Amino acid sequence: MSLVEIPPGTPSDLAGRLRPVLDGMSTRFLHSVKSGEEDIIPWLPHSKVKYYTNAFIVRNGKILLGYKKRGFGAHKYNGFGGKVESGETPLQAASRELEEESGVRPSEASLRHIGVLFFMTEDVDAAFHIDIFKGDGYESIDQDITDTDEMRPEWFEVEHIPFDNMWEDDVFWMPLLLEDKPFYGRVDFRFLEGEEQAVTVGAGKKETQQARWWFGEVQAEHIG
Ligand SMILES: COc1nc(N)nc2c1ncn2[C@H]1C[C@H](O)[C@@H](COP(=O)(O)OP(=O)(O)OP(=O)(O)O)O1
Repeated sequence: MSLVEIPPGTPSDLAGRLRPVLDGMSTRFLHSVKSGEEDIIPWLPHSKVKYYTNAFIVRNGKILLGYKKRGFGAHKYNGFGGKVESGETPLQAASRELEEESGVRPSEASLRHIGVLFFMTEDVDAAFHIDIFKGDGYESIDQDITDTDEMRPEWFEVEHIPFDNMWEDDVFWMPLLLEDKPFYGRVDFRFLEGEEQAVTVGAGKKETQQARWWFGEVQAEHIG
């Protein structure tokens, strides 16, 4: 893993390689980028984008994660989220999903946008655009956190986040979320060729074995 500074406005090779991710956005707001080593692998193409949210509550040195019981990402810990429905803003979707999956109703002021992740998977033409939200409170301090059909909520000390049992990208951007540093990132997942190398996980999906990725922190003056 390398940490590369991109001076504002520099059309460096690295900045050029970020363009498929940012789709029209300037790379100038990227303060720094952590990039994967597999630079010879081309970025995957996509023809459509699906919008999702993922929300995390962090308070008193602990983070609320959910153990996914079924569906996509089953048997992993993650934030709470899902598709942005028609007519919803990402913030409205994040609040709704958080409440549906954990029972927590975040206060409007608490939940704020902190990052964007863009995922591609080989042989899937739709890209996942995930707006990441962070909150530190909810409406009722005594509110019960609820185990749902889909997720089992659990608090973890921020020093003991179970990265071994989470999506493999989380370890790269979670520190930025914890430090309140807005971020962007992209990961392209590919399957290894050959049946014997494909591992079955969770809901019967093949485990991805190779990824191209980068993560960028957003400069403070570009927030908002
Ligand atoms: C592939 O890497 C991923 N990393 C992380 N950290 N999170 C991811 C990754 N891929 C998807 N996600 C997130 C995005 C969403 O928050 C959930 C998926 O949500 P869900 O399985 O609930 O999606 P749907 O069932 O389609 O949505 P509804 O809840 O609206 O039905 O995982």
